[in-house]
Amino acid sequence: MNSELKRVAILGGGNMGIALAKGMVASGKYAPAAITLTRRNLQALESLEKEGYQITSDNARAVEEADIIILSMLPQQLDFVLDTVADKIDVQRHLVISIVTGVMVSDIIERVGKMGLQVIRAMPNTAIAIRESMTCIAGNKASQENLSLVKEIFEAVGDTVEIEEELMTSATALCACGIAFFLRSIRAATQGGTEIGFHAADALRMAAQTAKGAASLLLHFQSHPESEIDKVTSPKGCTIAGLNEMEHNGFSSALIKGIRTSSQKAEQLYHKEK
Ligand SMILES: NC(=O)C1=CN([C@@H]2O[C@H](COP(=O)(O)OP(=O)(O)OC[C@H]3O[C@@H](n4cnc5c(N)ncnc54)[C@H](OP(=O)(O)O)[C@@H]3O)[C@@H](O)[C@H]2O)C=CC1
Ligand SMILES: O=C(O)[C@@H]1CCC=N1
Repeated sequence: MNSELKRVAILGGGNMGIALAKGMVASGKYAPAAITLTRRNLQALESLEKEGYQITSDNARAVEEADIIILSMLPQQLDFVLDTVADKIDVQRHLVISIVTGVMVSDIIERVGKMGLQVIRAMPNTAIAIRESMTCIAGNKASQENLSLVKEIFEAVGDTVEIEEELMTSATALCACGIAFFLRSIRAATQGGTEIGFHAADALRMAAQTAKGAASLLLHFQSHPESEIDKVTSPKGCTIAGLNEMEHNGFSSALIKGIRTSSQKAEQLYHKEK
């Protein structure tokens, strides 16, 4: 079946669910009417209903009417929803995509009690809202056809990479949490820019475009950050002076430790804090 003909139920229409729905429609491969979003507080989805999306609080009905089920609620909200929809899941028809942090494919299959159910994990980031996500995909036991379908969905909203499921929490820290880490570094640069003379709004625009330029250099030339850094750092110059000051204060170390901490936390979100 073409992706265009599949009906999608996004269970958990929050930040990510809404951004994903909008990204899928923006890709031109899905019509709003083919996508149902669910949540308890339906008022928060009313603007989407006006745009033609289906909305409901009835997860079971949404599943019954869909071919693809996307799980996008918080880890601690997952079991309740799975218990509500388990009876409606048809192993032959349904493909389940989970973006829920820290939840294994096997956790979902066991909870709904449907051996053979096709479940694929995807870890996008909030840049799906502008179709610039880095989405990591894992579905070792899924069919090639379903993996291709999931890749197609997320390629429409950014770049994708297929990884082993055991690396999914690492992918969460690096790519999903990573959005916040890079944003915080841009905000810090803005604060520095304001201290040395720019109005905050100007400093923010200048810092954001500079960050975009730095990332684009790496993606465009497929080069290593240090080789691009070498081009900036003139001997005895001001860049190396500032960079070394940052390193003396633990710049790289702080990022590395933060990413490690996020990864450890992601691992525990479902299994230890339920
Ligand atoms: N935010 C991010 O950057 C990323 C998040 N993720 C993961 O994606 C998932 C969603 O994150 P995010 O969108 O930020 O979280 P949100 O809290 O914004 O969204 C979760 C949604 O689930 C809904 N929900 C809760 N219980 C139910 C229920 N019983 N039935 C239907 N809907 C329900 C909530 O709405 P209501 O309370 O109205 O029911 C809420 O809108 C999480 O597992 C997160 O770890 C993955 C990648 C990136
Ligand atoms: O902070 C969180 O738990 C979620 C998962 C990745 C991004 N946000």
